[in-house]
Amino acid sequence: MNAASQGGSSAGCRLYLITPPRLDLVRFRDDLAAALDAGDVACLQLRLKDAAPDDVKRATEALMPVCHAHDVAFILNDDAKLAHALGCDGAHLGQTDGDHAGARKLLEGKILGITCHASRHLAMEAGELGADYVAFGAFFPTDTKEVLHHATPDILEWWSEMMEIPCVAIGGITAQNCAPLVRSGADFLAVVGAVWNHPDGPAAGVKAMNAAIAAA
Ligand SMILES: Cc1ncc(COP(=O)(O)OP(=O)(O)O)c(N)n1
Ligand SMILES: Cc1ncsc1CCOP(=O)(O)O
Ligand SMILES: [Mg+2]
Repeated sequence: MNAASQGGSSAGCRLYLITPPRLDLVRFRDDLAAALDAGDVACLQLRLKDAAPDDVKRATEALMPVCHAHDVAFILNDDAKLAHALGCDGAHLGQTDGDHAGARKLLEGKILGITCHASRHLAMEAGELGADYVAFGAFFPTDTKEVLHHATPDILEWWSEMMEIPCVAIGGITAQNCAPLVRSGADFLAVVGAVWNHPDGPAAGVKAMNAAIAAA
């Protein structure tokens, strides 16, 4: 998950996939394998909103091996303790997803990402706490989630000029609109719809995102 050490596309920016909020595990496992076969993906975040821990466990057991077979990190959304218990590569926590400092200790040596919305202050706090990346957004309108915070590319420029810690851009990002985010210094572009809802399927979605990042 370190942009500099993992190579990849132009300016080191890479694709960060997030699962749809609800999924049919059997079908999604095949979609995931096709997406990861299609191009460069840094990580997959399992984001099953409102799923029971047992369902998250089943999904992790089905999907994490697919990710690891493709050298893709597997990150769990919302729950650092469950991420630790399931042996995930890390967790992504929002501002109301529990104790960030406790999560940092629990996930020693693993990836911890923190949502910072459009706040420089939250990003500085996350950096001081030892986050492995900070996430800014939403940059564009999205159908995937109701968003309360809206970010603009200048926060990516500010962060990447000042800090070594990678930053992730999220929210309505597509192959058509991502270029300014890449040029502003995003280390990762996190997407749901652009890949899983691509009209030609997830493999085409990954290829389109990789090409757009490389051309930015
Ligand atoms: C990479 C990345 N960035 C931001 C988010 C949003 O996290 P959060 O604010 O906790 O909202 P939910 O995802 O829990 O709805 C994310 N998941 N991933
Ligand atoms: C989880 C999340 N947090 C802010 S926007 C968003 C959804 C991103 O999905 P999409 O790439 O489909 O807009
Ligand atoms: Mg959350």
